[in-house]
Amino acid sequence: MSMPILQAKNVWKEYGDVCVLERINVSINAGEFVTVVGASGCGKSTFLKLVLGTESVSRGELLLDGKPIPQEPDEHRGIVFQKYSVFPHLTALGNVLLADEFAQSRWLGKLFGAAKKQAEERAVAMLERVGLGHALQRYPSELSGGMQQRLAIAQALMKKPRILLLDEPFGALDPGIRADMHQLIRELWLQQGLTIFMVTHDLKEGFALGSRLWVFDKARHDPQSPQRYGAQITYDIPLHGGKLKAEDAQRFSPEALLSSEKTEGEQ
Ligand SMILES: Nc1ncnc2c1ncn2[C@@H]1O[C@H](COP(=O)(O)OP(=O)(O)OP(=O)(O)O)[C@@H](O)[C@H]1O
Repeated sequence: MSMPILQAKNVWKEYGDVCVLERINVSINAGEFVTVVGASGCGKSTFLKLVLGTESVSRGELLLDGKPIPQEPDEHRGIVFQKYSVFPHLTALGNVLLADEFAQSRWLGKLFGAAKKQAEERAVAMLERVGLGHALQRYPSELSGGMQQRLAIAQALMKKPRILLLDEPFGALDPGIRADMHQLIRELWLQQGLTIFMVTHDLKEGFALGSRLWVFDKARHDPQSPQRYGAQITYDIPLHGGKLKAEDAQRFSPEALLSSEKTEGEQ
């Protein structure tokens, strides 16, 4: 058995009196595609930030390859947000190249000669990979929402991350474009052997894309003090090629999960 790429051992995240996450115990193997759903504000983005390293756990242990996860973002982990802030004064190519320049030449800031040519070739190949080969010289204002997300994905992948974090990356896109993006992300996942965590508000999307689906929810409530208890992973559901495994299909129908979410919200 190989070591899990990521392990959470009794992880808690608190901001002052506010408990966001509690008792997260979970183990993820390299190559899993975890989709994360749950009510608004229940801590999904917070979990991604812990994995990214921009936030640290309050209690417990979060391990990358069995070691405490680095407390700042590095090349192991790339992230794409719902609303991507591209640099408006740089072309698509310039935006993707920037990721590489930071990675390779943090102090010089610029690449020269052969290194520059190599970086450019890699950036062009990456943009072609995400379907932006025809838009290398376009500025973000000249790109559609879907194209901007493709650009964001290309930029995140330039650093060759092992873990890709997606925080509602398709939330702002039209349904037709979303379907294209689903295909792209599944191709990238399979071809590059990525481990992916993707937050989505769309339960169907979660079931369709992932190899494993998590539901974040509070297992206990204090009516007097709603912020007292944090969310946990209340369902951890293995998926099989975008579908539930037969033996789990009855226990975890999308309808059942949705209705349980609704009941919680109404309490
Ligand atoms: N820096 C912070 N200080 C205090 N509270 C915070 C901080 N960051 C997040 N929170 C709180 O943590 C909770 C979880 O936030 P988070 O963004 O992780 O939720 P979410 O599940 O991603 O929500 P959404 O689906 O609406 O994006 C919220 O109640 C939020 O107010």
